[in-house]
Amino acid sequence: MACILLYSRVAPSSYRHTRTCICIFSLSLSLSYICYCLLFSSDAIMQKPSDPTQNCLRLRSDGGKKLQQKSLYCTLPLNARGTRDISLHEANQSNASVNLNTVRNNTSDRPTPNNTGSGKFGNKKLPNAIIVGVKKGGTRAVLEFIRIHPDVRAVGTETHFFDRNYDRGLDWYRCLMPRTMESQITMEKTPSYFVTRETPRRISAMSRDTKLIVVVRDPVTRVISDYTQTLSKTPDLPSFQDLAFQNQSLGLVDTSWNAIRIGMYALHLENWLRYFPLSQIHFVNGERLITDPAGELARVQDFLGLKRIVTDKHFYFNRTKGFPCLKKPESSSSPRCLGKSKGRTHIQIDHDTIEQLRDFYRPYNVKFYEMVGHDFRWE
Ligand SMILES: Nc1ncnc2c1ncn2[C@@H]1O[C@H](COP(=O)(O)OS(=O)(=O)O)[C@@H](OP(=O)(O)O)[C@H]1O
Repeated sequence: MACILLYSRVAPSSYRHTRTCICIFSLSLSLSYICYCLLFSSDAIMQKPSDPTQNCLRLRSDGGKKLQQKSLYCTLPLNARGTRDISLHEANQSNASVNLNTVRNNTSDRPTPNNTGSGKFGNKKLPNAIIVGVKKGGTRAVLEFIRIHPDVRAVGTETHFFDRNYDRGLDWYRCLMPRTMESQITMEKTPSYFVTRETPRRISAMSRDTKLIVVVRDPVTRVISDYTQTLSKTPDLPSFQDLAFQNQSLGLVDTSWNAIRIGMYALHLENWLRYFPLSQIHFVNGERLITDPAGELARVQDFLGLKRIVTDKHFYFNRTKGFPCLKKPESSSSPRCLGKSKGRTHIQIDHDTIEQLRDFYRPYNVKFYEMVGHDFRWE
């Protein structure tokens, strides 16, 4: 209209008719375009993915080993149509992102032969089995070894869903999982679950059929491993003895130090047995995992109802590392030992301190052996 008025003022009458026609033509073109957008492009504007669980996590663009959550889309509850309300998503965009730790590259939502982003290549499912502990027990080794089984897919990050991220809801949790076919099981590991009071109840609320794996290790070695790890990150940490004892000359152990508390396995197990039968919990022997990984993995596969595919053919002992590693598949040249933070040299602790800790843990160990029906011989 503005165009018509302008020309009616400035142009001679011989031009007016032609120019008016051009203006009307342009105007009708614009109107058609607007109508087209309104009718057909709403999906494109909304960016609604065909699978609402896609793109939850993406690898960092530098190809690094950390996952970052670029989109909080997956944190939104599903609506009745199985999609998420984008306006809510946009409102939440400014909220904090989720920190997830070290992962293997193929745990991302990136397309892989088994995960091309389409339903026919599998679906994201809540985990059937969770490695719930214990910290420094050998949980990473178990996860990395079991996930070479073709019927297992695992999220490599410690999701901390049941202890730190529970408020985000099960849809958020499911989003973190890799796609699996019907025949495959989904796994994750977060070692802090074993000592978190609310976790057994929460996992049982998700599914009472969830299979639980606990990798246990001599609690004295475990606490030294735990301290060695913390010391590597915090060089000005008080001495081990200062943290471990309220009064060392009286042999009073400080049970308020989490590193000590984690090793009181019987206490934590009691809490789990309120929600799960013992038959649903498998205990991996953390010491034997190092000396006989294939033997321990055979038992894990049996427990998970899997064919025994991971066998001693998959392992070799790496003398430099001092630990078993996975043999390289022919297609890959990448090393298959666990990272530097696994298998550290422990700090030296004097003999008397070790004996005091042995005395402290003995009754808890004996109770634990009785509860699980197996003597781990942590002497
Ligand atoms: N194959 C292999 N390679 C390397 N390390 C192995 C392996 N098998 C078991 N372990 C033991 O795993 C210990 C680390 O346990 P976690 O993986 O549970 O630690 S963590 O809680 O996730 O930080 C780690 O503890 P430290 O030796 O104290 O570092 C190892 O003893």
